[in-house]
Amino acid sequence: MRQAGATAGLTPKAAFGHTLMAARLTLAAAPAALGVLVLLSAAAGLAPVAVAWLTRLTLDGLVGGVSGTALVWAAVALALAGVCAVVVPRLSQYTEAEVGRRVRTVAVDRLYTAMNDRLRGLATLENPDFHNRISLAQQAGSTGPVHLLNSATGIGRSLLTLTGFLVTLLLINPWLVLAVSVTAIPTTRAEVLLGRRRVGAMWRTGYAERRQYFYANLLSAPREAKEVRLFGLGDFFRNRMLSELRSTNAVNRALDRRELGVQILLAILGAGVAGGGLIWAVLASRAGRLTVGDVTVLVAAVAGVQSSLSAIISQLGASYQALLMLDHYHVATTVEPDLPVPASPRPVPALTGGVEFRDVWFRYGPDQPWVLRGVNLTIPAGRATALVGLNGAGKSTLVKLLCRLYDPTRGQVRWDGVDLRDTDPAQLRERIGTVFQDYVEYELSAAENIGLGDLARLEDRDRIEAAARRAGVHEVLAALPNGYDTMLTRMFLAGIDEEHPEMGMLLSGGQGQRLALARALLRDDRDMLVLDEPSSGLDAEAEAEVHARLREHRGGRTSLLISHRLNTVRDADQIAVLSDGEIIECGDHARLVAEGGVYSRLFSLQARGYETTLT
Ligand SMILES: Nc1ncnc2c1ncn2[C@@H]1O[C@H](COP(=O)(O)OP(=O)(O)OP(=O)(O)O)[C@@H](O)[C@H]1O
Repeated sequence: MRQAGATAGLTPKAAFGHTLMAARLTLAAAPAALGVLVLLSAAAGLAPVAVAWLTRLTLDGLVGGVSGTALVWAAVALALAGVCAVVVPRLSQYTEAEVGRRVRTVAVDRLYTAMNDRLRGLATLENPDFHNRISLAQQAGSTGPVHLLNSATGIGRSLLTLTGFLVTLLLINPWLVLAVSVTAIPTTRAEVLLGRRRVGAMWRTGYAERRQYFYANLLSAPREAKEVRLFGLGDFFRNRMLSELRSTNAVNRALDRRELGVQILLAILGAGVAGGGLIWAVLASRAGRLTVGDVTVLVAAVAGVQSSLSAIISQLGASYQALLMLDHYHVATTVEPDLPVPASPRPVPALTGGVEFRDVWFRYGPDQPWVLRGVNLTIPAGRATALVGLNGAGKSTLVKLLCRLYDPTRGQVRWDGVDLRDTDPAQLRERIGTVFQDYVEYELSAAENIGLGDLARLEDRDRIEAAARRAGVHEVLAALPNGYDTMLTRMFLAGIDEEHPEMGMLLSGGQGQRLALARALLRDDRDMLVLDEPSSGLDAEAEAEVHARLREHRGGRTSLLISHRLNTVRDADQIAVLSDGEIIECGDHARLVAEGGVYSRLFSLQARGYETTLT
């Protein structure tokens, strides 16, 4: 993935590409509102010039004795231009906000669609740079096109004002045009540099901000609250949070100070030019070379040229900054797919032979240790395979490779002879039902928590209940205040729900685990069931019951069960022992016990534990 580089600036080609991307986004999201905005900007840009000229006309008319009717018309026109100058910016503001809302929706949708479509595995999501990128991309997608649009309309508006006043100044004193224009050069350069620094600072502070939110979350999240309170971690995490906040503040403060210094210098330069122009106008008026109206329009013109120039420059700076931010959006939406899928993937057939790990080596990154070191294992179709081993042996990693959440670093995982690298992971996962050790408890209703296992059955209450029964959690769910429709969270209750606190309930750890098991069992018609520690949190009775049901269910199906409780795997057709990333033993219970190896030792250790307890 492309690294930081946010402070390095943009090539003209990239800047053009990002502008085009933002324009396409905006056009797709709000074409009509965009048209209205352009018209309003034109009106807003011309209004100040019209006001200045009409003021001159009125003042010179008053002094020069023009007819009453002409004066009244000039005054009426002046009043109308004044109304326009006040109303149009409000209308523009509303239209800009509306365009912003629409663009934001489309941009966020595209960002997450790209993530869903391109990131089918886990590797990129585990990359900290990517998370920094995503948080900037979210900001950029939500605000970048709108900032660019605002800048573009602002620049258009200011250009109209500028042209009008420049022509006015040219007519009165061309030297003033030159003086004002020269001050624009350092201002433009300063804005570009500041824009680059601002985005660079956002990248640098991104890590600290994410850590700050992490600590803040530890201090307020109910799940973590137990440990935080019992271990007295509140002050510790608060201090860490503040330290991250202070480091972000320090970066932003340094930036603000630099910005302040530059802006003060530039403001003094501008004020000097405006002051010089005013002195010249007063002297010229006294010498009879300028009328009162001329002086008024000149003062307005100098101020107008300066303010529109500075608006254009700061809008250019803002556009540059928005383009730098959009670079993050661009990188995130075009992120390299983490799992290459061939243009025409091989179909994943119904499993008839088995899944074979052929000399599989795997590590989580080139700088990480090997987790699997030449695993050779066949999970035969229609049989129950169990995988056992000590903590950290690589069991869950092996399951992740089986589900193609990563590709092996070396070797192959073959599904009925088809290398998983040649398949579409979505198709493969359609054939598998899995429950992971670190399952998710969704803050949704109980029925949805199970139904998510197979979206096509989200509304199929009979199937959902059947899965819950098999996982031994039906009675618990049926007895909830609102049955299967009870929300398994109290976090998102609002309004009417708050008056019915029983609407949101929390399950116990073991009940939650059975719920996750039910989610996997909803896919019971799949070719393979993979259960990674499905019963670690269950009480002994529940565990025995769940395993009895699973055995019944597994009969004749392909399954892979990981468990540390060896009594739950002893009846598997095949038990594989993983140690230090290698399969060191494989066979059924009787054979492994007879061999007297690692399995046999672990099994007797556990069995002895039970015997001692009983005696
Ligand atoms: N996402 C990851 N990134 C880097 N290393 C990882 C990641 N997941 C696991 N590991 C490392 O891989 C090794 C194997 O972990 P794995 O979870 O596969 O073991 P396990 O046999 O399932 O262990 P347990 O019995 O404790 O569940 C461990 O050393 C772990 O630190």
